[in-house]
Amino acid sequence: MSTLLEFRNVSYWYKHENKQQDILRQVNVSFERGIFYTIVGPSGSGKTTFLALASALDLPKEGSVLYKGKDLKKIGLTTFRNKYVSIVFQAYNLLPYMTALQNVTTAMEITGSNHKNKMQYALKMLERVGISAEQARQRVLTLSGGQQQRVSIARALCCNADLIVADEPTGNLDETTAQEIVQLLQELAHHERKCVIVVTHDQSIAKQSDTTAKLSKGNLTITPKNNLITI
Ligand SMILES: Nc1ncnc2c1ncn2[C@@H]1O[C@H](COP(=O)(O)OP(=O)(O)OP(=O)(O)O)[C@@H](O)[C@H]1O
Repeated sequence: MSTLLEFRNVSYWYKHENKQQDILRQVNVSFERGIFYTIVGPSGSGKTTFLALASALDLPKEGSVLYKGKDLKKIGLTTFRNKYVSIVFQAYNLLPYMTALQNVTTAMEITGSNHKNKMQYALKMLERVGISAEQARQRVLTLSGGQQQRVSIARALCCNADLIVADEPTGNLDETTAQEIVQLLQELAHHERKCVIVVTHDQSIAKQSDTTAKLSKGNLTITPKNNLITI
């Protein structure tokens, strides 16, 4: 399997006055297409920081993050964010007064999608995640939390990136809806060969992933199913 995203000797820290708080210490890890990963770890261990580095919202203090072997700095952070990664947030981050459809087509415009009929493609992807044509024309504010998260996943799908990162995507959802969203993310990895990386506090989601990475005290421990590798 070929590596899609790689952290190479990545260190990251925050400075609080004169004190340095280490978040990642020389982390080496690779992520492949077709795999559903979860990142777990205690509150404050640096999971969100890790995702920020994986999605080029921030840069490592030392080391590099590579996409298909190329440093994100060389690709350009904005280009990477627009073309190669889709981010799903706990709070959905949709434009509340727009319809579900407009949210998706607007993102397609911003990220320079080359689909000829954006509206048709957006409707297809919304349907793919369980949003009907009728719901697609409702303002997102009138949709339930689970439906809004589906819209945000459809938005990620329409942008056509191979890498999907999600920060607590089920954090605001009830158990049944959360399970449906997890299944959707799993399908994206297994059927559409996306590389899906999800930060979660939920052990039951971690158990359903193909590989779990545990972040603790600056180190990342990877657990592929039935196998433990410490790096
Ligand atoms: N911009 C910042 N400036 C200084 N310190 C920060 C900043 N962002 C995060 N931190 C600190 O870095 C540590 C890791 O934060 P991060 O949000 O990545 O952890 P997390 O594992 O996602 O936490 P949680 O599970 O509670 O969301 C925390 O101690 C936090 O206080």
